Amino acid sequence: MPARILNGNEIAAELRAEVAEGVAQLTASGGPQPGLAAVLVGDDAASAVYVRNKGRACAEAGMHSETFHLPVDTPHDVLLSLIDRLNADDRFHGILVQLPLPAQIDEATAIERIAPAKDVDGLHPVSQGKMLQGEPTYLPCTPSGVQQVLLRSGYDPAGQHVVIVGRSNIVGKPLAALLMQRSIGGNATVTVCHTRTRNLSDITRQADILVAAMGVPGAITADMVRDGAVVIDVGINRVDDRLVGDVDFDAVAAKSEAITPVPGGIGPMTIAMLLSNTLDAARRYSSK
Ligand SMILES: Nc1nc2c(c(=O)[nH]1)N[C@@H](CN(C=O)c1ccc(C(=O)N[C@@H](CCC(=O)O)C(=O)O)cc1)CN2
Ligand SMILES: [Mg+2]
Repeated sequence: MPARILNGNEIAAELRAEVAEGVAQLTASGGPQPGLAAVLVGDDAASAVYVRNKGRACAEAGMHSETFHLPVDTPHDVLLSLIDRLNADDRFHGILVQLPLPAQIDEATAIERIAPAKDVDGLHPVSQGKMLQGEPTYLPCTPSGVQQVLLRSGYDPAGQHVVIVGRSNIVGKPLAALLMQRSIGGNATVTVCHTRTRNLSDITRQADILVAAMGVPGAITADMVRDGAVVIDVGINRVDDRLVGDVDFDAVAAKSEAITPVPGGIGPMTIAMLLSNTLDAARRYSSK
C-alpha cells in the first residue's frame, strides 16, 4: 500500500478559514482587527518569500499586517529600537522577527526584546518556558503545525513513540516539549536525536512517528524507518533549484503508513499557526 500523503496545504487552508471566521467574529463583536508586524532584516530571498506569504495570508484572513524591512547592515540597537516601538504600538497584537538574522545581530537578544504578550512566533523564552510547564501561551508555529497535522489526520501522538531528529530552538526542542505535554495532542513518549546520537537508525526504527528536522536533504533513508511509521518531514532544502525535505521521499513513502511531502507539508502549517496565534493575541488584548 502506498503511503497516505498528509496534505499540509489542505490542512493549512482549513485552519486559515477557521482563523478568518474568528477574525470576523472578533471584529463583529467590537474587538480589534488583529494586527501583525513582521520584521525582515536583509535580503535573504527565502525569508522575503516567507514574509510576503505571511502578509498575504493575514490579508486573506481579514487581519492587518505590515512588514518592516531593514537593510542587511542594520546595527543591533536599531533593530532593538524598532522592536521597542512595535511593542508599544496598539495596532500590532503580534510581532515576529524573521529568522535567520544577519551575523551582526544576536538572534536570542532580538527575540527576547519582543514583549511576551506579542510573541506570536512562540520563540521568546517566556513563551517556551510556559509551554514546557504546560501553562497557556503562544505555541511555536512549526511545532504546533506538526501537532495539528497529526491530530487533524487522525494520528493522535498519545502513547506513541515519537522520534525527533534535530534539536533546534525553533523545531526540535520545542516540538519535544509540546508532544510530551499532558494535553490534547501530547502524551507522547519522545526521543530527541541529534548529530552526536550514536546508532541513529537503531533509534529512528523504533519510531511510531518519525519527525525529520535536521536540515539535511534526504538524510532519512528507507532503512531508518519502521514499516508502517508515520513520517513528518520538517526540512525545507533547496537543491538544484528544487525544494526537498530531510526525507528520501519516494523510498520512505513506499514503506510508511503516512508521510508529509515537501513542499506542501509542514511549511504552510507554520504560517497558518502564526495567524492562529495572532488572532489569539488580539483576543487577549481585547479582553484585557
Ligand atoms: N521568525 C521565524 N523565522 C522562521 C520561521 C518561523 O516560524 N518564524 N520558520 C522558518 C521559515 N518559515 C516561516 O517563517 C516558513 C518556511 C516555509 C514555509 C512554506 O510554506 N514552505 C513551502 C515552500 C515555499 C517555497 O516555495 O519556498 C512548503 O513547504 O510547501 C513557510 C514558512 C525559518 N524562519
Ligand atoms: Mg547572529
